[in-house]
Amino acid sequence: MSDRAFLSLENLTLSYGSSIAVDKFNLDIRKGELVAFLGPSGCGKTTTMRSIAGLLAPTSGRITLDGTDITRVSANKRNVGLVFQSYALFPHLTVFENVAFGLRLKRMPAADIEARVTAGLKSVGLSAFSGRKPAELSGGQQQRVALARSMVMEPKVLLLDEPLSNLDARLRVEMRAELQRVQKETGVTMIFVTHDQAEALSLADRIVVMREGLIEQIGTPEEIYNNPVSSFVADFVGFENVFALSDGKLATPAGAVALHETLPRNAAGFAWRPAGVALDTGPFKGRVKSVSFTGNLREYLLDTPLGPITAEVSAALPVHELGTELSFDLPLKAAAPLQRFA
Ligand SMILES: Nc1ncnc2c1ncn2[C@@H]1O[C@H](COP(=O)(O)OP(=O)(O)OP(=O)(O)O)[C@@H](O)[C@H]1O
Repeated sequence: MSDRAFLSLENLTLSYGSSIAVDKFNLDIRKGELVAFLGPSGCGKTTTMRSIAGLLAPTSGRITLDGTDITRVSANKRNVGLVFQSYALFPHLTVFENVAFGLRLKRMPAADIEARVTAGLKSVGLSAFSGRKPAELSGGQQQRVALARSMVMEPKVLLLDEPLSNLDARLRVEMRAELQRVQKETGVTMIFVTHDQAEALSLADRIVVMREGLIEQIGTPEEIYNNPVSSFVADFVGFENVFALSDGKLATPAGAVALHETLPRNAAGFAWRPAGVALDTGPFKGRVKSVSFTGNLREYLLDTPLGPITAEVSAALPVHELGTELSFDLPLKAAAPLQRFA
């Protein structure tokens, strides 16, 4: 465990029967950090969270929290909070009583409960709703009650499993900001699970990209967004044009293709975002297969000898009709070199 680690996962391996869901996971999290586990369905995000919460015993490895080995400590003694995507509020209790529930179980004096719950509801902006029942709240408000209910327990680590996935798009963006604000104000160490790259990029201090039970990359949102280590991460963070490199050339359905610029031979592949593809210029040709308007931008899917290419240009430019042949270029300066392909 490094000096700065508050929560440390060392060689954590988690299995269901004989099938390994998470394999030798190593991660150090600093106090007050907001970390996102990002990855496709089934990559082991929830399994890792469940083990940190104490709901699943590791096959091997160690979990240390605030200097204590908690690997074998039971869930209710870990001081780790867990917020699920289904908020699991008690429908018959008021907002206040939902938030007070855990504190009452701990037999905290009534005056202290009153003070904590009042502060908790204030921090999530729900002071005016304390007397309502969950059914009288919007999805976002219910989610905030669930957040307050965990926060009042003053956990050392708060785990959120897809906390925003049940909310509509607008609320999700609102709640992202809310979560970030609450986390920064309270300084609680938080891990949240998501398969939404935009959510991870906009919220997290650090992102752990997972794939089939392994860590694919750990980095800040900027690092993950700009310097994906592999084609898997590149794909996941919106590089739609991803090529393997062999002998300094792009591997394409039309065979090896050289760019007019010399490609570094030590890369395993190269990836371009749609915005990195230069349109109406360059040595390559493609036919417009589809066009989509996304507000400020227009996205073209081109059928090309290099395979499908997605390019994005300003929507202010004249639109190219379906079937039009366009030239394009893949400029090296807009490319992300990949250390691993696949
Ligand atoms: N109770 C279980 N019994 C057996 N296998 C399980 C169980 N729960 C999960 N798995 C398997 O473990 C692997 C990891 O699952 P996990 O739920 O951690 O993935 P995830 O990344 O959280 O996925 P999602 O985004 O769909 O929630 C998957 O292959 C899954 O099928």
